[in-house]
Amino acid sequence: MLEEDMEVAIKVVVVGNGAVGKSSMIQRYCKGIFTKDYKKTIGVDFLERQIQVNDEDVRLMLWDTAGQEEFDAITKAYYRGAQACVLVFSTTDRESYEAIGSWKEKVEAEVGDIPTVLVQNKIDLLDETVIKNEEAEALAKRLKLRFYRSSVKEDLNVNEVFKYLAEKYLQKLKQQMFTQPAIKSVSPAGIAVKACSSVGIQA
Ligand SMILES: Nc1nc2c(ncn2[C@@H]2O[C@H](COP(=O)(O)OP(=O)(O)OP(=O)(O)O)[C@@H](O)[C@H]2O)c(=O)[nH]1
Repeated sequence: MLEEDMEVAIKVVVVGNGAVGKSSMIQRYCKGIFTKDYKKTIGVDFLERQIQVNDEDVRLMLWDTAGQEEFDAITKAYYRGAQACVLVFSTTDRESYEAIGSWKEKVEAEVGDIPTVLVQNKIDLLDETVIKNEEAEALAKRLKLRFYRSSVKEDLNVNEVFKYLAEKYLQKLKQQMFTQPAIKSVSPAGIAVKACSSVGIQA
């Protein structure tokens, strides 16, 4: 257990090429909706959702970053302070699969090694797939990442992705608190949310 009255806030960045379904995934998770329209994300956007993980209240702040390279300079700044990451590619877009390694590097360059998952979205379009199952699994293995196949459209595996990340992060936090007890007193209420500190705890 973490200390009573302590809320854990986790900044999660969702990254990947344009149109793979990042905004849709965040909307589905935080608002429970799905729309067919594609509206390119300009820069970044963010939504949040509160969940319970092993009896702890966890607030997930999901940062939706633009997939288009033209926004790289803006989005990079928002990776800072991220405590978890979702790398997304689409079942129907080979380039988005091939770009995963470089997205991972971009995030790592800003925040180092954080709990990360690999997600193959649009699994409802499996008939039109351009990526073999073995290829996707090999990528996850090579990058040493937990791998999920999701359909935001059909609400398949979206909750699982974020639950896994929250659990991973809590595990890491508890280990840190055990080895560095001073961490408990860091970050007054609000700061973790507004400035997204790398500690992510609010007293
Ligand atoms: N069939 C299907 N379509 C999806 C799914 N998820 C998203 N889409 C559609 O894919 C398109 C792009 O989705 P977005 O969520 O806007 O993609 P994005 O990754 O945020 O794109 P950028 O903002 O450009 O980075 C939209 O038309 C969505 O409706 C899915 O699971 N299945």
